[in-house]
Amino acid sequence: MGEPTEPTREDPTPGDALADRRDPLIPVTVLTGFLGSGKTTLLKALLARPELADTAVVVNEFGEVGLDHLLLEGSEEQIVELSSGCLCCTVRWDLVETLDSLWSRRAAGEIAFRRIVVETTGLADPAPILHSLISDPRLARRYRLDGVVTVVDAVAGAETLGRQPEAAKQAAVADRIVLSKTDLPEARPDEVEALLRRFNPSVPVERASHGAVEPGRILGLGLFDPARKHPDVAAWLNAEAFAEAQAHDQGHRHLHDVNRHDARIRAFCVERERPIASANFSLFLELLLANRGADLLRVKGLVDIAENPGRPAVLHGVQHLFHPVVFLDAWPGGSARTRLVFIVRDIPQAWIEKLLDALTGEQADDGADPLQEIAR
Ligand SMILES: Nc1nc2c(ncn2[C@@H]2O[C@H](COP(=O)(O)OP(=O)(O)OP(=O)(O)O)[C@@H](O)[C@H]2O)c(=O)[nH]1
Repeated sequence: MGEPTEPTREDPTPGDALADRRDPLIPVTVLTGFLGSGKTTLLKALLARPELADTAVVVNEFGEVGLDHLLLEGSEEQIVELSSGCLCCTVRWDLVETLDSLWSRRAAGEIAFRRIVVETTGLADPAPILHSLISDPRLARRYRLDGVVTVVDAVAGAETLGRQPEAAKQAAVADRIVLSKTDLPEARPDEVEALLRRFNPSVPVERASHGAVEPGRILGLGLFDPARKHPDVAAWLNAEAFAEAQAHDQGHRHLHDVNRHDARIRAFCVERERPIASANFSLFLELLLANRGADLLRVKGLVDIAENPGRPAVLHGVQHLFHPVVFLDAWPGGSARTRLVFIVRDIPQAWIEKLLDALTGEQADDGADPLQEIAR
């Protein structure tokens, strides 16, 4: 009897459609959204799809009874629950431990998964969770953040975004938004989507009822995967979407109640024609983070670094933390100029523009000394 032959590749599974076999890191999707927005409904619908057969789920419940766990059908093994507190604060360490232990069990052959979805509590601030995924050395070696999916309720969304800072922040940092409950007669999807566009203009929005969404539209985004050359770069830099959002915002400013949380969040695009010296750009980022790090909800874009002509640097940050910079081989669309998208809370665009000008030696139009003004 001959020796059994080693398979040269794993047998294909339905999940292959979303997986990248060259990718040694496990993608992690952070699923967030305000209380009752429909996260569990979406997750349940997703887990019923064959494409998600090889998904492990980490559910965080705030409160004593982990109800979501009971609602989610699926292999007990694949669903891990953290119920001792809110993921964004006390359980952050548990998240690191849980993901680490999932990895060990996978390496030991006890469980098999090729993707993780972390469902946060409705009150979670997703930024610290993203920080753990990006900066914890153990996690960074094994996992990569695939993207942030935020569920927004098409019925209550407009009010919630205005009243709840957590909800506005969850939507501001989203890479994909799922607008839930669009089947209900009270749903106002156009209104909620228009509101979302004001502070996250280029985010793709999927409308759903009872969690029915094509998994490929919200998972397998590869946003933070240097090997995949950031496929979403063109979408982030959709300058028209930003210009439209700003025009709309300026036109309606007088109507805004400054206490509304969604009105305090702004998105804008900063562009520069001339290459920027690496040291100057680093200093710009350092000053920005030191002064306004907490209000810098999301920064992403391409930078023309003088020392690397022809190779744009991809910049991607959430609050205080930036991903290691990756250089692309060429400028998408052939246009070599710095374009940075900012999603911020209460930071005027002019302040950021002046800071950048001051550090790159550009003159402000009004002849004022920008460093003096920033110091004021
Ligand atoms: N009609 C309708 N109801 C929905 C839809 N999505 C969610 N719901 C209902 O909304 C309620 C809240 O949904 P969940 O999925 O539990 O929301 P959640 O975001 O997980 O809630 P928390 O875990 O409490 O934050 C439930 O009663 C769902 O059945 C939808 O698309 N259409």
